[in-house]
Amino acid sequence: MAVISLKNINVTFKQKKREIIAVQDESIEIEKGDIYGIVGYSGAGKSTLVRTINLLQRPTSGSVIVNDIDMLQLSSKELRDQRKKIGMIFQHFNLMNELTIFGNVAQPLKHSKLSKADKADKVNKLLKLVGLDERADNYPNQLSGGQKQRVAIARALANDPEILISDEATSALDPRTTNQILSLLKQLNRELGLTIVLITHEMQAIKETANKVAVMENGTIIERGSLLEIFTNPQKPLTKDFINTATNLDEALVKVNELLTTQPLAYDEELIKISYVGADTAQPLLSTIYADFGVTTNILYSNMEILTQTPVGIAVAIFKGSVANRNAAKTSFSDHGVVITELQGGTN
Ligand SMILES: Nc1ncnc2c1ncn2[C@@H]1O[C@H](COP(=O)(O)OP(=O)(O)OP(=O)(O)O)[C@@H](O)[C@H]1O
Repeated sequence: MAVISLKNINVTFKQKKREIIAVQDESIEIEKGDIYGIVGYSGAGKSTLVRTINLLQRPTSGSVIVNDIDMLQLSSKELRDQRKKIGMIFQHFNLMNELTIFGNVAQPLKHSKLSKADKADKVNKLLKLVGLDERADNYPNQLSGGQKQRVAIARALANDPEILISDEATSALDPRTTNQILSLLKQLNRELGLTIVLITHEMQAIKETANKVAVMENGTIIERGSLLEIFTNPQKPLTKDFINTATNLDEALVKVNELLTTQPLAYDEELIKISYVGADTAQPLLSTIYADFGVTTNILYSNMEILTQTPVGIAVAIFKGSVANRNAAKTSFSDHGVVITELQGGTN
């Protein structure tokens, strides 16, 4: 069931005589329990699109349905109540420096009907959930960036939201802290059934957490699908760029190209990219490629990772042999579901 359904959303900003189209006729459906990653470069329209979910940004046109409620039809009081079910975290944490950690997490409960003791109990449970129960009396400036984001997450969960929007929440953090925060988000998704919308310019963050991905450019979603589909079969150049960065393939290709300038391919060699799904897909084929087709291989780069419980591999190799033999080997790989891309050479 879709918990978030945005249909034909347009958002236009008027600036003096200029009109900026931030989101153009875009629709997206997010199911309960999804961790839906939205990736794109700065200015692509990610924040604007996602901020229409809780109407922090009102769309110029289109419909916003959250939990079967038409958000655009609500009174201001009804909207305030619905917004409580949608938590948000941001790149710069947005904590109140004059309040303690406890005070920050208690902030959204200010007008709640809970008794003082129940509020305290709730805040303490949330701090425990994010691993900061011993820092309740500290102030934000006594915490690291990762700890501050944990406080922001606890605060975002104070009203028991069903949806959490994460807008570049790990962009200001180092890689290790980023992974810790992403693990916490995955844990919350698993344990609380929280639906998470994750906006980022880093495909790496999406790779670690999301089950679905949308790629945005110039106010529209140019490609979308399951994490596995997007990683194994990206269609658009921008998506390929993001994937190559997230799998370190772009760095590897720079090194491979450097190598090939000093040791150019021979007339009977070609550089091949091999992409496959499943741990035992490519290895058996590579191990018998010489016996089966008289083609030798030299693997220059290889990477395998587990995406949503599925092994996904990429390798870059030089295939050496006659044209007919190489073609027969490549056809056999393709027949076994391995995607072969010819990168260089292979004319003879
Ligand atoms: N309040 C606003 N007034 C005018 N223009 C805006 C406003 N908010 C966003 N924009 C413009 O809309 C476009 C999309 O911005 P948006 O912030 O949604 O992109 P983004 O993909 O989230 O990028 P970033 O990660 O840098 O925020 C940009 O051209 C931006 O300048």
